[in-house]
Amino acid sequence: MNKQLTIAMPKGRIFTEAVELLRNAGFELPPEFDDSRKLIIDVDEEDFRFILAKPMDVATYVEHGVADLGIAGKDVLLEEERDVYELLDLKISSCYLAVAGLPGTKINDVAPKIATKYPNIAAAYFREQGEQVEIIKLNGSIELAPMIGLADRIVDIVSTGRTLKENGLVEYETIAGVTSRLIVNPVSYRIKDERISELIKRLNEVIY
Ligand SMILES: Nc1ncnc2c1ncn2[C@@H]1O[C@H](COP(=O)(O)OP(=O)(O)OP(=O)(O)O)[C@@H](O)[C@H]1O
Ligand SMILES: O=P(O)(O)OC[C@H]1O[C@H](OP(=O)(O)OP(=O)(O)O)[C@H](O)[C@@H]1O
Repeated sequence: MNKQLTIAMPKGRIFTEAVELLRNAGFELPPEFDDSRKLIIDVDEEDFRFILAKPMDVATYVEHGVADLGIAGKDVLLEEERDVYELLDLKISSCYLAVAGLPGTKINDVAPKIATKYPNIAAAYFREQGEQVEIIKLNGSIELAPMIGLADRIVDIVSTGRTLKENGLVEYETIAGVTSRLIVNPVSYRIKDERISELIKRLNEVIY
C-alpha cells in the first residue's frame, strides 16, 4: 500500500514559518522550498509530497482526500467548516479576528452593514449577539469599507494592528484567536496512522 504522505501547504504568510517548523522537527526540505514557483514538490527521502495551495483552499484539498494532511489557519477552518480533523495547534502565524470600524461610531440600528472576507464567521458572530446584519463579502483591503461608507463595521484579521491604525480605524470586539493548525483527512488518518503519529510526535517536540 502506498504510504506516501501528501501535505497541502498554504502559500504566502504561513508558508515560511511552516517550512521552518518542519525543518526544526528534523525533516530535510530541499532549497526548492525557499525559492520556487513549483506547486508540487516531492521529497523522496522523506516520502512526502507537498502541494502548495492558496491558504483558503488547503482544507478543500484535505477534505477531498487529494492531500492527507494540511496546514491551515484557524480562521479558514472556522469559515469553511470542512470535514477534516484538527490534529495540532502549530502555534505559528498568530493573529486574531476582530470587529473594527471608525472610532466613535454607533452601529446602525437597522441592518448594519458588515464588510468581510469571512462571511460565515461574521454572520455566526452577529447572530450570537442577536444582531441582524447585512454581510458584504470582500476579497481584501477590507479596511477600506468603513472609510468610504460601504460598511458600518468590518470583521477582519488583526496582527500588529498597523493596518487599522494607519487607516484611522479602531477595534471594537475580539472574535477569536487564530493560529495555524495541522489538519487531516479522516480516511487518511485511519490508513496512514503510523506515519501521521510519527509526524505529530516530531512536531510536538518543536512546538512552543
Ligand atoms: N496579518 C495577517 N493577515 C492575514 N492573515 C494572517 C495574518 N497573520 C497571520 N495570518 C494567517 O495567514 C493566513 C493568510 O495568509 P496570506 O495572507 O498569505 O493569504 P491570503 O490573504 O488568504 O491570500 P491572498 O491575499 O493572496 O488572497 C490566514 O488564514 C491567517 O491564518
Ligand atoms: O494588523 P496588521 O499586522 O496590520 O495585519 C492585518 C492586515 O493584514 C491582512 O491583510 P493583507 O495584508 O493580507 O491584505 P489584504 O487586505 O489584501 O487581505 C488583514 O486583512 C489586515 O488587513
